[in-house]
Amino acid sequence: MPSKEVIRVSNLTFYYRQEEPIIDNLSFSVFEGEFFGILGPNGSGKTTLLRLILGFLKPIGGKIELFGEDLRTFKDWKRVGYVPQRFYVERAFTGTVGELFKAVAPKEKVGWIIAYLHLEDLLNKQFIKLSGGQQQRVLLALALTTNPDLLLLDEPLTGLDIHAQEHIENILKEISKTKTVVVVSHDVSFVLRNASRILCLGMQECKLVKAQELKGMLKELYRLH
Ligand SMILES: Nc1ncnc2c1ncn2[C@@H]1O[C@H](COP(=O)(O)OP(=O)(O)OP(=O)(O)O)[C@@H](O)[C@H]1O
Repeated sequence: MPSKEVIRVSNLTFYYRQEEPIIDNLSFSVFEGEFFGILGPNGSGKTTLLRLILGFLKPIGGKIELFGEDLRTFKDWKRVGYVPQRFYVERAFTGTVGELFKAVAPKEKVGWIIAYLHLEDLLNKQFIKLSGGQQQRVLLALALTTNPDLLLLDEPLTGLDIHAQEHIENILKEISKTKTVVVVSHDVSFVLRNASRILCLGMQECKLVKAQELKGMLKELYRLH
C-alpha cells in the first residue's frame, strides 16, 4: 500500500510582487515517514514555501493540503511542528527558557521533551544568552511540545559549530524514525546524508530528485559554472 501523503502541493504559485514570481506552478508531495530535503540558493523561495505550507502566507494560485485536508480549512495544527531560523527568533525571545516553555504548555506536558533533549540545566537561563546549539535544541523542543506528526525545519544547522551540528543532526535522525521531517538547508552534505528525496528550488524548473541523483545537479543548482 502506498504511504499516505502528509503534504500535497498542487500547482502552487506565489509572488510578493507580480513582476517577481517566487514559486511558479510547483507540485510535489511529502509522504508519511519521509525525511524530505529542500535545497536552493539564497532567495530561491525556501522559507517562503515553508511559510505557505504553514498558512502564514496565502497562495496566489494552486492548493496545499496537509494530512489530506485543504489548508484553507485545516485546523489540526498540533500535528505540525515548526522550527524557524534561529536568527529570526533570537531577539523576540527575551525571557528564560523555562518561561518560554511555560508560555507554550503546562509543565506536565513539556516535561518529557525537556528530559528528551536534556534541557533541564538551561531552564533558568535567558534564551538569548545560550549558545547556538543550545538555542537550536530549545527551538526543537518548543516545536515538539505537541508531539507533532510532521516537523518543518528552516536551516537547523546554520551558524552552529561542527560539534553542535552533529548533535542536532543526531537528534533529527532519531526524531525522523517516528515523524515526517521536512528540512530546508544550505548544507548539501547534511541533506544528502539524511533525505530520501530532495526538492531543488531556484533552477529554471524546480526539480524533485532522489538523494543519489542530486550530486550531478549541484552545479546547475548553485550556478557553479
Ligand atoms: N516579506 C517579503 N516581502 C517581499 N519580498 C520578500 C519577502 N520575504 C522574502 N522576499 C523575497 O522573496 C525571495 C525568496 O525569499 P526566501 O526567504 O523565501 O528565500 P530563501 O530561499 O529562503 O532564501 P535564504 O536561503 O536566503 O534564506 C527573495 O528574493 C526575498 O527577497
